[in-house]
Amino acid sequence: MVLDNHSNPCDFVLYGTGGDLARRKLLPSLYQLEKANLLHKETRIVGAARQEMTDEEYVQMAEENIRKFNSDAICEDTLKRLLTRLDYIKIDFKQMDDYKALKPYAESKRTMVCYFATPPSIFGDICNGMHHAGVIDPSLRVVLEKPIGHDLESSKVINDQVAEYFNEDQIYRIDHYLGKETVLNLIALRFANSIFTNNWDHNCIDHVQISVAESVGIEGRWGYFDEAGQMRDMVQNHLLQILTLIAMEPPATLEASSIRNEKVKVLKALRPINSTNVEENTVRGQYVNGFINGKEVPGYLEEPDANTVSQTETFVALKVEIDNWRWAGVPFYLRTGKRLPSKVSEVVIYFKKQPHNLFKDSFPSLPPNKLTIRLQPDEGVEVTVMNKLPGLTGSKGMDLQKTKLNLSFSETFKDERIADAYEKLILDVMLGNQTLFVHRDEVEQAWTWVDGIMDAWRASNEPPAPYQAGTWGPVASIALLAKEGRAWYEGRVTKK
Ligand SMILES: NC(=O)C1=CN([C@@H]2O[C@H](COP(=O)(O)OP(=O)(O)OC[C@H]3O[C@@H](n4cnc5c(N)ncnc54)[C@H](OP(=O)(O)O)[C@@H]3O)[C@@H](O)[C@H]2O)C=CC1
Ligand SMILES: O=C1O[C@H](COP(=O)(O)O)[C@@H](O)[C@H](O)[C@H]1O
Repeated sequence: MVLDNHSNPCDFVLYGTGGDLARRKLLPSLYQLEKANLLHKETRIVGAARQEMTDEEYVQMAEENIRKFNSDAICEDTLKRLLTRLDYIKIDFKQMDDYKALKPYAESKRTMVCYFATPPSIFGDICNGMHHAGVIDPSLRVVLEKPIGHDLESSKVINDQVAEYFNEDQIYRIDHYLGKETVLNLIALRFANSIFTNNWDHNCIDHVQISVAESVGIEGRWGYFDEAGQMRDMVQNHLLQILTLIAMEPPATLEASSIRNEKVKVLKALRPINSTNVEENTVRGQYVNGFINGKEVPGYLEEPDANTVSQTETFVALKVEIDNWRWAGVPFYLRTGKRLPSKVSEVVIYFKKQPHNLFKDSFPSLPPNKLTIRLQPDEGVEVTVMNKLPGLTGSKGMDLQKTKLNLSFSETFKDERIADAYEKLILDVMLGNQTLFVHRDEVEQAWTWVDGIMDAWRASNEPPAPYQAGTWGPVASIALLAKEGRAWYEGRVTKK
């Protein structure tokens, strides 16, 4: 069955089609949308890059990457259908006259969707080029990749350049974590379950931990990463977005503006971290050589293209406070890093301890309930609860055991494929649904907060603490919680 109505016919212009993101994620996602019959039959996909290439050569390049980066078996019919939609146009994004290649698409009746899979520093050039070619109209949508800029000032410059030609309702700022099923599920979990909705504040929650760990290193992106660092690459966007979904007030509706308004209020309530408190609330690290899954890996400064003096952080741990009524006194601990033992992203909500322990004979210290949301991999939700150990004897017949209520997505939703985040987000752009995209206010508020930390780090002149690849980061990150009588949950070690 072909569900033509699921998206409008569009010309999906993929700027930077030869880049890492386009090859690894975007082209394979378009293939999955085709497979699910979610692309309109008239939709075209137009790769744009500065290399001379024929349509046929482009189709070949796209096919190779779709085969390479799809983990499931390729459906040849689907692939053939998708490849017939592809065109290639040569544009050097800095050459204004090159953009006239877009004219035939602008003259079609299809909606033009322009995905900027390029460094943000050239977003402005692309907008100028499209204007120069006269292809901009109010129906055109632009998709901007993160991070937008490297601080508040530069992000304002980029946002202004784009705003010169496009209204906010034409601009789709991607944070691909918002397209992940499990991140979206945070909204369902919180607001569709009274057991959580009614216990989601400082009265019931002791603290929150958000960990986004990666076992990969820099993967050939040293030049980009060394300019960015883990704070700009991951915290400014992905981790703060997760935090806002956990901390926001209930939105009035699921409309984009309702959710975005609530998220921005959380960002505004983040307690500033600056030179006065940076030392007690932040830890940054840089990996040295070590072992991942038993295989020796180089340190950050030994990666290809690296220099030997960089002080860029590859690990960040933070204690974050939200100064509002709901979260007063509830710390949110964030950690993220490259070359940690495995790829695993989790949110763990620690509830408060029972005020009185009825079971102290068998359990002198009752552990608190814990809600673990496994964002990836092995997606699922888990609640630790205390249970009576079955048996006739034991301390007053009441021996307890910590047990888990475990919902595994792969077991519960056996027939459902978990879509890649980019599939969901590309489809939403085609549908004109902005709910899962980031508003300019959010980006700028996040930068305001992050800039405070980056400035304080710069002023302190302290180098990042070394940590061995394959460990959970510098020792200081353990101390960040230990000094408050808490500990990081034990991160799962997966095969990735
Ligand atoms: N890769 C990833 O996993 C992720 C990337 N992103 C973001 O996506 C964007 C793209 O990243 P990524 O794909 O990794 O970067 P790459 O450097 O791999 O790709 C960027 C592409 O832009 C092209 N480009 C740059 N300047 C010009 C120009 N003047 N004219 C024509 N083409 C040009 C490059 O072409 P050429 O090859 O000719 O230089 C290249 O194909 C960035 O904003 C990044 O932050 C976000 C999340 C994840
Ligand atoms: O945006 C980015 O995200 C990836 C991690 O994304 P995931 O979906 O694989 O968890 C990260 O590796 C990259 O450095 C960063 O730019």
